[in-house]
Amino acid sequence: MSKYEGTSYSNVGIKVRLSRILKNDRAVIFAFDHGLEHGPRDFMEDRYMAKTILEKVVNAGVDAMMLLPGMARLTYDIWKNKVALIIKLTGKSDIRPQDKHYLQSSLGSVEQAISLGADAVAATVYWGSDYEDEMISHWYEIKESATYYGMPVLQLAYPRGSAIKNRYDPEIVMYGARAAAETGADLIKTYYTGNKETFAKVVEMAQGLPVVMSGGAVRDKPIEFLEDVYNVIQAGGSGVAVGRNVFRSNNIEGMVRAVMKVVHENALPEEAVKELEK
Ligand SMILES: O=P(O)(O)OC[C@H]1O[C@](O)(COP(=O)(O)O)[C@@H](O)[C@@H]1O
Repeated sequence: MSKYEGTSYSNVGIKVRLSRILKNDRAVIFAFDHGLEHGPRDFMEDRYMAKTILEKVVNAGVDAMMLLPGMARLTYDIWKNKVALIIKLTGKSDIRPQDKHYLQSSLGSVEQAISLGADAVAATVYWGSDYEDEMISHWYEIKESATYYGMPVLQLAYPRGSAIKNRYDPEIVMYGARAAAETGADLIKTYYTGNKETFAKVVEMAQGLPVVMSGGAVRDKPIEFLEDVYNVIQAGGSGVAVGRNVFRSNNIEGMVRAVMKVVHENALPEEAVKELEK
């Protein structure tokens, strides 16, 4: 039997672990790999310490968080036994030579994620990139290994490359979501397409797999972000994987509570935004 044939229990493991992230097919995931992806520029002066941010996000009751292995190691006392843990196994810095910005490098293994107590692993594929082939090969390795251990895999399906003029074009985002489904993702994270009509097509293209919106740049007003999350839910999406719109907020806990109300209670944005006034 090959190492990757998996055991007869693998599918159970995948379902059990997914149920720790998705509640009634909905999830609010705090995406927090920015320390590598963007570096210090993402953090305001009083928020350099990751634990400061994670404490607030965990206290506000987020469903899951996505961390890199090293950050999970440094902060487990904050999140252990409180939120589901997704370990991202790929990454890149923002200071590498421009010609390699369309490559997510491998920076960990499924076994390491298991050692950290992960409920899922994550990997980015920049669909359309000059380095797509390398990321597909790495995705295959992660997927095979994760399946063996009964571990679900979140694919950050980010169309991105020198040939892609607009990564947020609905057709392009649809392509990324479909590619994620075709390559075995259990959970898909991709860009918001600007309205619920086009995002509904992304969800459909994902073949019924759960799709969460990648938060994206900080909106001018909190309610604008909540409106986007609301539209994603109306479009059949499963929620959001958000970083900057939470950890750069004037009220981190209030923003998490507001997003949770939209995702899990179908609250209207104008209702949910009141959480930031408390
Ligand atoms: O699109 P960019 O600039 O590469 O940002 C990637 C970042 O976006 C995310 O996918 C989602 O985080 P945000 O909500 O801050 O956009 C992060 O996991 C990742 O670090």
